[in-house]
Amino acid sequence: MTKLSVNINKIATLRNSRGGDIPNVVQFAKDVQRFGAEGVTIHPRPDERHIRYQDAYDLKPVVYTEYNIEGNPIPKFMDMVLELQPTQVTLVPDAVDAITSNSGWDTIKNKDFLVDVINQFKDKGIRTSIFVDPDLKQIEGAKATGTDRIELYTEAFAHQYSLGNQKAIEPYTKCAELANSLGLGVNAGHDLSLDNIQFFKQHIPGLLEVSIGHALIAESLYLGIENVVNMYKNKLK
Ligand SMILES: CC(=O)[C@@H](O)[C@H](O)COP(=O)(O)O
Ligand SMILES: NCC(=O)COP(=O)(O)O
Repeated sequence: MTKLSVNINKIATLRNSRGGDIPNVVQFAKDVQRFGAEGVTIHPRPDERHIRYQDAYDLKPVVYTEYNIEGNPIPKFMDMVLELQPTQVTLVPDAVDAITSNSGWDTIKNKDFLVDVINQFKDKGIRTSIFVDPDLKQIEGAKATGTDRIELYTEAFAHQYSLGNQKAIEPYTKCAELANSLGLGVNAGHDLSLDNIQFFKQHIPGLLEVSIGHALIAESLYLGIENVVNMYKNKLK
């Protein structure tokens, strides 16, 4: 079975656009779990333009499913994760000014750094995952860091699939097969959506978890808008 972890960054982005506390990210996390999500993902960035470090603390007592915190392991991020001890930390090599995640780790070049960081998290009992491009050498490199899992960076697949190129799944399938054979757990994320998730799942052996935010929140707006417009119309009769 593949677990669905809902990334709630976009809820914080919407909240921050107005100040105040609407929508409330803690309530949203409670609700997605009540509706069946098997995890909650956040990805605090250094500028805290969406989810804030304080949100990570506020969410800790309410996330009773898997709590996954993603980010670049800069000292401030490491201190927070080591203190909060979520279920999983996903390491992502974000540039400070990146609009969103745009590459996986070079697990070979960064091996010593990753080994050190991963050991610190594992000492606290936190499961580790490394965000990687679908490249067999990077999967082997990930294995050498001691990480528990990898997260396949799915933007390229999602883009190509939307253009009708189903062959774009092939490197992902091969990487998942290699990861399985090496004893690495396989997660995936970035631009997964209602359009592509079933095809992706069917072609990825041993897919343990997907984290989905941007499309899931956009789809929730589209699928909810008719209902809400009619609720307003009823109140205006
Ligand atoms: C690692 C990954 O793909 C997601 O965490 C994604 O980057 C979400 O972050 P944003 O909400 O900042 O786009
Ligand atoms: N790890 C991927 C994630 O959390 C969500 O990415 P996206 O669905 O917002 O692209």
